[in-house]
Amino acid sequence: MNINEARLKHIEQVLAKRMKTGRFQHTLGVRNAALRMADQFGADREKAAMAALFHDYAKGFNKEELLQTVRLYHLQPDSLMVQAHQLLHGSVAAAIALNEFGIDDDEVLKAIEYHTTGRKHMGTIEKIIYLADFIEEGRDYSGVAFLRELAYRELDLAVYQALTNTMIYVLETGKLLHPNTVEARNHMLNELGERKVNALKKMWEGLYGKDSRNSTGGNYP
Ligand SMILES: Nc1ncnc2c1ncn2[C@@H]1O[C@H](COP(=O)(O)OP(=O)(O)O)[C@@H](O)[C@H]1O
Repeated sequence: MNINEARLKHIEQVLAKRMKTGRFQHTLGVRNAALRMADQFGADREKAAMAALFHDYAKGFNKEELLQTVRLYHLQPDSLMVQAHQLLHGSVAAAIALNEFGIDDDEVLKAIEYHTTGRKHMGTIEKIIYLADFIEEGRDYSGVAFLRELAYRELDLAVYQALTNTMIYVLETGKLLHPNTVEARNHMLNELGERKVNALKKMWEGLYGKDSRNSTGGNYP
């Protein structure tokens, strides 16, 4: 499918009517951040915008609605996702984008599907959406300014830091941690090398201390 401006505008208008106001505002924030990163890192603007628009489409679904869509589109979530059912909202949104809106671009669908957990070997659009969700202008938590600045300069380092923050947050809240995030973080660490990552860690701790990494900033309704 060719993603163009008109198609994006149409989808934006449809989603604006279907999503709660606060969540749609967040969606537009993610779209804006994703576009800026796409420009910065030479990624496809239309793909970034389309993935951003759909990423939280199913965030407001309850467990039954999520599982219904899983059954309808024959998705095969792992058992942890079924147990921690909020983790299904990315896969469900991707299935709806494909089956109900005809979005068949694999990079876009993967970015929607994996925006909460991340995964090993993320592509550029996936990284951009994962990060844009963290640093869009509506987010407000300790450390967001640094992560925001990093995101527009050093995509991989920022993704690594966001994955690490998520792991700390999930562990500290006593929830189940999805292994995709662990694999993604370890993969990024190997790609970047410990020297770069340690320099980042020192910089981060110098600015925010050791205890300030524990928020994903879920501050919209
Ligand atoms: N890797 C993970 N493993 C388990 N749970 C997670 C993971 N990442 C996020 N979560 C949980 O899923 C919820 C939804 O994640 P996400 O969509 O990123 O939240 P938001 O965008 O609202 O901050 C988070 O509040 C968190 O409790």
